[in-house]
Amino acid sequence: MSILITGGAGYIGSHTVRYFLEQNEDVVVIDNLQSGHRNAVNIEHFYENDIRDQEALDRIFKRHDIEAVIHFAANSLVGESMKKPFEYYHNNVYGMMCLLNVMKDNNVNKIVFSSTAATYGEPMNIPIQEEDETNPTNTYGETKLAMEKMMKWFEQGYDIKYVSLRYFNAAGAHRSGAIGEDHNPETHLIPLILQVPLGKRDRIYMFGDDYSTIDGTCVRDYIHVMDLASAHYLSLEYLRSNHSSNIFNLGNGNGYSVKEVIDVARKVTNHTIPAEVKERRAGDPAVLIASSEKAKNVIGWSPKFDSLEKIIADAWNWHVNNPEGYTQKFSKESVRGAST
Ligand SMILES: O=c1ccn([C@@H]2O[C@H](COP(=O)(O)OP(=O)(O)O[C@H]3O[C@H](CO)[C@H](O)[C@H](O)[C@H]3O)[C@@H](O)[C@H]2O)c(=O)[nH]1
Repeated sequence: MSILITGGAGYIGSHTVRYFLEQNEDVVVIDNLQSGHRNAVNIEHFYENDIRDQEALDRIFKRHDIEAVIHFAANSLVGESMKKPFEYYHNNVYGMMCLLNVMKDNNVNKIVFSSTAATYGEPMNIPIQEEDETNPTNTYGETKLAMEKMMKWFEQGYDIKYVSLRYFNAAGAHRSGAIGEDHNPETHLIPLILQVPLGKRDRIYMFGDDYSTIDGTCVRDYIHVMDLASAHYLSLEYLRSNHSSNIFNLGNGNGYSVKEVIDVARKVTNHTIPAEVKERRAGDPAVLIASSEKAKNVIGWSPKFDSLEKIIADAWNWHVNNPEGYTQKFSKESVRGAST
């Protein structure tokens, strides 16, 4: 049987595809290439389709013997989500509705879902635990929370079991340097910092240095993308063993300030990386750190790449080998949709 990975050409999706192939799973990918890259997945069964196209989705389920779904396909930029709530509700919430509906029609009853720390909003406790209050402060987090709740009701009605994985700050790249992070526009801290030694920007701006943290800059919990990938696989194994639906945080449990991240990047790249303080970015909580004890205890997950230096070194390896990301990496390959 096959595992359907939606959004498998995106950053975390493509690393998860790679990990699943390394575990000898049979993988089918659907991605509308809105922000994903066809060249990020080297796979036979790739469909350039949108999950909201239920007829195309149904054809894929009927063509392949789908055992379970790993669901990444979604819009995921916090700032953009505040300006385009319709797009976020349509792609994320309605997209999830279409996916679950086609799963129901095809008797597929397992889904692992890509959720986010943004479901918590401004945290009440650090480290954040799964039982903590969810009170999103942006449209992105609100849509992901709505998707989680939808899965809960679809479980009640149709017995579709789910695992929801709330990631903290994904970073790094596959050790090969063959796949990595390539967003357009790029908004994430680590790839933006690395653009300085790559010669693409002359400095990094630090958004605020007056937070109540060790050095005034925001603290985040950075987690290696391959550790996120392995958690998806363990979650699938968990569902295969007929366990009940569950929600897990995924982070290292260590917080690093923006200044500390820049310092580690200086060490890894051997570049001075000039940094300048700018005003705060709207909606940034001061500190986000995960408690991942539950994922460790219940699915046996343990992050392998928990040093920030290793995470940044792997990201750097990808960027040095592919300074223009996927655009110059390969010549354009042909793509095909489920209608062909
Ligand atoms: O040029 C930059 C870019 C970012 N930052 C700071 O670096 C930290 C990390 O910012 P990122 O944009 O890399 O990540 P976020 O913590 O904002 O967002 C991450 O966590 C969110 C949940 O809170 C969502 O899941 C989102 O998709 C995910 O990237 C923040 O304090 C931000 O203000 C800077 O100082 N300068």
